[in-house]
Formats: sequence, structure tokens, C-alpha cells
Amino acid sequence: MSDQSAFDTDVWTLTRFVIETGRQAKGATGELTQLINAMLTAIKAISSAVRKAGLAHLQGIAGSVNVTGDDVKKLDVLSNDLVINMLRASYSTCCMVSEENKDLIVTPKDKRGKYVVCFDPLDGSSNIDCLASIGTIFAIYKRAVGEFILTERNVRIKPKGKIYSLNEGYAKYFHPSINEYLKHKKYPEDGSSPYGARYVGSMVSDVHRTIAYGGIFMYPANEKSPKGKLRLLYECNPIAFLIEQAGGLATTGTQRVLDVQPEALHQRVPFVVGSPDDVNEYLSFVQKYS
Ligand SMILES: O=P(O)(O)OC[C@H]1O[C@](O)(COP(=O)(O)O)[C@@H](O)[C@@H]1O
Ligand SMILES: [Mg+2]
Ligand SMILES: [Mg+2]
Ligand SMILES: [Mg+2]
Repeated sequence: MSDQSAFDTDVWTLTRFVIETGRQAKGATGELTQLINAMLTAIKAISSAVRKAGLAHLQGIAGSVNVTGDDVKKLDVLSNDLVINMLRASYSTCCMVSEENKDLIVTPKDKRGKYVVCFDPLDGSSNIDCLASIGTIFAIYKRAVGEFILTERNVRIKPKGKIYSLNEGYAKYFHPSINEYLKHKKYPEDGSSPYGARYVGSMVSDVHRTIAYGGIFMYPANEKSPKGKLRLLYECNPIAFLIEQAGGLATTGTQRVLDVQPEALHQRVPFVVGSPDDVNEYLSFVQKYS
């Protein structure tokens, strides 16, 4: 707040931040600003649809299954259409990758720009009907360059947290290294306090908390899902980038997530992110078994 009055008349909205930093960037054409503003419009529309989902009969399934096997919800479809249409109309993309589209979405020639956008229009969509937090994830790459764009500054994650987060219901199918790590978190041998467990089941939400409070979020491989569930291009990479920018680590267990060479649009990778000391501790358990 700029003063003590109840209404801030000089607030830094994201739109203002994007316009001002775009103006200051040398050689900027405004295309990235157009893209981010289009994305923001789509996200505001998604947020409005999510808020009135119950009244507008937008809850429930759409009746199809997407390319990675998820039951598609009505709000997945609506969010996907919004993002595609807004981005197309921003004249800033050449192609897009969406969780909900099997193939690459190529922008019509007359609307093409220089960016590739990979997105998960609605993350955590199994949480829609119970009103838990859900959100949109996106990564922006410059054509051929493979660059992410940072939109927020100076967010830092604690070196070590007190919370672990994963779907422990799959413990029966986990590799022993994971179960041994979890046991260590719950029954520490060194006399330290056990970690708390938190798992919303919307990665956006679980990662947001992990950045805010520290700790570790995991969607590791298991016998049923040998590469985990989360998808590299539009779920793991953008989150890995944010976590690293905040001083955290993001690993598959065998390599840095951002070093994984993409081979398919909807490729999955095991995903472990969080405070550096926590992720390194997890890796020490992986190493014991390798
Ligand atoms: O139910 P599970 O197996 O724990 O999976 C939860 C994970 O699946 C996801 O919901 C997958 O994302 P979508 O909702 O975008 O398909 C993540 O947000 C979450 O971390
Ligand atoms: Mg899905
Ligand atoms: Mg998702
Ligand atoms: Mg999704």
C-alpha cells in the first residue's frame, strides 16, 4: 500500500508490471506483452467460470478421456478453448501444446507470432466438484530457443521445510527408496520432529504451498505409473523453472527436470521438487539403492 488509506490508488497489477517491464526491455516488440495479456484474460475468464461452475452447470465430466488417460471435465474443455482462442487472437504464438489436445496446435498463418506456449489449462481438475484450489500452468518458449520467461521477482523458498506432500495411497507400488525416505520423515532416527503431511491433489496448490512454506512435493514413479503421472512440457517444466528460480530443486530422481530432453508432447516424468535440503535428502535415499 502506498499510504494508510483503505483503498490503494497505485497498485501494481500484473498487467501494469507486464506493460512497464515490456517498455523497458531493449528491442522489445510488444509481442510477449500481447501474449501474457491474452493469457491473463483467459485465466480471468477461467477463474470466473470456476466460481460459478455450480450455478452454470459446469461441474462434472465432459464424457471423453484425454491423450494421457484423464477423464476430461467440462471445465477442462472450456478452459482449454479459452486459452487456445485468446492466444490465437494475440498474434504472438506459432504453435501450442495443451494437455487436452493430442496433437500440436498450429496457429493459422495469418495470426502467427514467435512464441510456443505449452499449457495445462486446468490443473487439479479432479478437485473441481469439491471446490478445492485449481489453476492454470503455462510455459512460454521462444521459437527454437527454448527459453522460459520469468514473470515474478524475488520469490525464495526456504532451504528446508517441515512438510512432505505426495499421494501416499500408492505406497504399495512405490520403489523401496521412496518408502524408506517417507519412513525417515515420519520416524526420524536423529531425534528431530517428524514432518507434517499435506496433499491437496492439485499440483498448482501443493507447489504453491511448498514455495510458501518450504518442504517437498513428489509425484514419483510407481509400479502402476512407471514414469509417474505429471507431464513434462506443461506441468513439470514450468513448475521446475519456478522452483529453481526460487532457489529450490526439481529432479526426476536421476536428473534435473529441466535437463530432460523432450521426446513426445505428452511425455511423463517422475517429479520431485522443493527446498534444496529436502530434495537432496530424498536423492540420498535414491542413491542408496542405485
Ligand atoms: O490423484 P493423484 O494420482 O494423486 O494425482 C494428482 C495429480 O494429478 C493432477 O491433478 C494432474 O493434473 P490435471 O488435473 O491437469 O490432469 C495434478 O494436479 C496432481 O498433482
Ligand atoms: Mg487432466
Ligand atoms: Mg495438471
Ligand atoms: Mg489439466
